[in-house]
Amino acid sequence: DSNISRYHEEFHELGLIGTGEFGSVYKCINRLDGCTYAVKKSIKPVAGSINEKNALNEVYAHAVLGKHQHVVRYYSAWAEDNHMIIQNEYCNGGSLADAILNLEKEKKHFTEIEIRQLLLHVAEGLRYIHSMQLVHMDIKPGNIFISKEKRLLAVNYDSADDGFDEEETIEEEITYKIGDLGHVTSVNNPQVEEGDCRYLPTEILREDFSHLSKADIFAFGLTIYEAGGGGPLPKNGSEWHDIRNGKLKELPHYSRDLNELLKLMIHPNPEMRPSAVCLIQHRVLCPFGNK
Ligand SMILES: Cn1cc(CCO)c2c3c(c(-c4ccccc4Cl)cc21)C(=O)NC3=O
Repeated sequence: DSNISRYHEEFHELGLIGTGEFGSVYKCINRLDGCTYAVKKSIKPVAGSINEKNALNEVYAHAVLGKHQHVVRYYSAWAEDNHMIIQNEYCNGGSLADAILNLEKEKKHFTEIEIRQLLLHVAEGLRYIHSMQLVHMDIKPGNIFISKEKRLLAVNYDSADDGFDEEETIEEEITYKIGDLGHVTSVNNPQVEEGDCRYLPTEILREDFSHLSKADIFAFGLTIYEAGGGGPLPKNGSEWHDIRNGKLKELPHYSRDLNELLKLMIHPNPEMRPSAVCLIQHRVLCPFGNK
């Protein structure tokens, strides 16, 4: 009956971790398995509306894009009391947008090594999505989530004094994951729901959907550019057009190779942009040559 809420039955709500036009996201503990999840509650879209199509799209995409360590994992989705609810993997390190804000606040930036790791993880996630003939269509820092896992690297016994005191070396392993599949569509599908205009390439505005996977690469290039301190990105105007003409400020803290790669990723001609597969083999990501 309608007043039994599966959400409250199955989950203990720890707190709100995000709100927007998409709805509200809560950090929840599943009462049965004791694991933590990110659960998004959004107003149930009107039957037959574009919002309903997108909501179903998101669930279909998650169902198809099962398990990949660089795509946020989906567990379940259901409707209750006029809400759509989706239960996803909880990433405990916030979003890349949060990380960029925090770095700017402390006047710090990602090292080139960290940028390469981000490039590799998200390129792996995109390669998987594109291999399923799907495209994400809303790649941006706010949709890349971070999982941090502490690992015990080594325990050193200091036998200087006769007892021994343990020294533990804990390393924090970071994994970047592509999330928010609300704009995912098939490579061959002409109905494209545009993503954030700051990361949108001109060919999509011109409704040229012949190279949709390269629209993800374009948005990915600007995402890395922002992580490297090139932001904030324009939403329109001459700066917006400069970027679409392939003009990007040099990022001073990074190598020429990396700067060149970013320029290639946002090339005005989508065919010139490297595919996710090509990115993974790029020398910037395999600095010691391809084994
Ligand atoms: C705002 N916000 C903050 C977080 C936690 C980051 O440490 C978050 C997550 C997700 C989502 C999300 C995005 C789009 C659709 C469904 C969900 Cl659950 C939103 C999230 C998601 O799917 N997994 C998350 O961790």
